[in-house]
Amino acid sequence: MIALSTETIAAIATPPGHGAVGIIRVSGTCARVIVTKHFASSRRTFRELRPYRLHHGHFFNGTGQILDEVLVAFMPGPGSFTGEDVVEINCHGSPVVLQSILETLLQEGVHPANPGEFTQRAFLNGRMDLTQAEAVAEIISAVSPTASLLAQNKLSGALRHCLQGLRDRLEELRAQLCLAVDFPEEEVECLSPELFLQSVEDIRKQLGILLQGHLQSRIWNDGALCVLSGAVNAGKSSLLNQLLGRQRAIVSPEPGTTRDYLEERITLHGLSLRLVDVAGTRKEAGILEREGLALARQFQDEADLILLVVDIATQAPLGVVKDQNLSLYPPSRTLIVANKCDLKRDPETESFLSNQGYDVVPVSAKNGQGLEELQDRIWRRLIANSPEPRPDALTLNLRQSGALEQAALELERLREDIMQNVPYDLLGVRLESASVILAEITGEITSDEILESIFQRFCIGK
Ligand SMILES: Nc1nc2c(c(=O)[nH]1)N(C=O)[C@@H](CNc1ccc(C(=O)N[C@@H](CCC(=O)O)C(=O)O)cc1)CN2
Ligand SMILES: Nc1nc2c(ncn2[C@@H]2O[C@H](COP(=O)(O)OP(=O)(O)OP(=O)(O)O)[C@@H](O)[C@H]2O)c(=O)[nH]1
Ligand SMILES: [Mg+2]
Repeated sequence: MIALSTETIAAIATPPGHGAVGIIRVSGTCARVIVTKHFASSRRTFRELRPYRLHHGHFFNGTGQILDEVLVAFMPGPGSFTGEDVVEINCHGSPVVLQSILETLLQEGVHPANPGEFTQRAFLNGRMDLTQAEAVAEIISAVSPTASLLAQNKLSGALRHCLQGLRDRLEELRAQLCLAVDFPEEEVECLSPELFLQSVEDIRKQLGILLQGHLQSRIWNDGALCVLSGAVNAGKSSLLNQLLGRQRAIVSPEPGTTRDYLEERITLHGLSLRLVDVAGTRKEAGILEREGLALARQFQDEADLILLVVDIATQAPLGVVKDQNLSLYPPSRTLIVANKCDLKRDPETESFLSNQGYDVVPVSAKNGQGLEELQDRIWRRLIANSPEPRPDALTLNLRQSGALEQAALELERLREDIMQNVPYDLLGVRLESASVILAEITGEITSDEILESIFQRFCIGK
């Protein structure tokens, strides 16, 4: 079992590289004593690090050499982020300085923190539940302002609160079941089967609403996947460059230029997009190209939106059908980019594609014509099924949604059991199992595997 370690830990909390300021975070019972030992305040009246004050001075190493001018803050446990005594050293944002301060602390017996260990301690010390700990990581990795707001809502404990409410209701039902088992003659009084069924259904509905919201908010949390597909030379890489506003991909008149895939992010009206440019399709593809095309297919299968780039200037309608197996591009997930419209617009091909049920947008990836309309159309298509969630919406990560699906399934089975008059004590087992799943999401019940898989994904210093 992952137990709370009593060692004092330290890590650089700011990202690698050169910055204005860098922070070293120290947490544990010895944090104050050890930092104080290497800190020389610029105030003659300084006696000790006082809580929630910034102390100005110098940090020196074991041989008395000054490493940097610093600001030091002391946040005593149990009110601090980790729940332990925390000291933060603000130095100049130089990797060399940061490293030398950290090494001085390690020489004093402080342990280097594992990824996520500060937040893990916050969880183990009861400062936050697991959904809040995960929210910390979600704020850091947020790809859009919306994603950040949703994670802030989770950090405030909104999801924990909701899940605890549902779990309380499950436990209440379980208590009533136990009563009915122990005092069967009073069954009617303590639990009517109709009401019981209704309550179970109600909780299941709540889980369904959470899961539905999760599907809708996914692209706002993770970004939407858009793949640039189409025949060789259609202008996919040119379009990637246009959408990025810089020359990222090699463009050439030679068919088969892109072989591997390229992935870049852009933001459209606050929505983050993962744009993937892939190898173009053609009949006579060699081994290498076929590898690239297999990758392309994988992206296409996962894509929220496929941008099927068609060279409208040279591909006649029949050419499009011949070159593209259109059944691989479901109209519901495909937007056709009628490219090279600077050379020629081909109304026949455009109307042919429209008649196949496709949305067609004419653009020139070369001179940018139609780009704004395309961006707009991409955005509208993506949010059609995923409207922007309100900031107070409850969203789930993969772990949470996977677990909620299990809980919902358990309640679905429970409903079937009730309909089939399965004995009460067996119903109780299903209720308990659903309740345990909810407790695992919040971390009221947890295992090493769950904790490890969550915290090892954190960055060092968090
Ligand atoms: N420098 C720094 N910035 C940071 C953090 C940090 O740890 N260090 N945080 C972490 O990642 C976040 C803030 N989280 C924190 C949560 C609680 C406390 C804390 O000491 N809470 C006391 C407040 C007491 C008081 O205001 O007097 C408490 O709740 O009792 C500090 C930071 C974001 N910014
Ligand atoms: N006139 C014109 N030429 C274009 C346009 N878009 C792309 N091209 C040209 O078409 C050729 C192929 O462009 P790419 O962007 O490399 O095409 P691709 O689809 O990535 O090609 P592959 O990587 O080989 O599959 C280049 O010579 C581009 O300059 C356009 O809108 N108008
Ligand atoms: Mg290309």
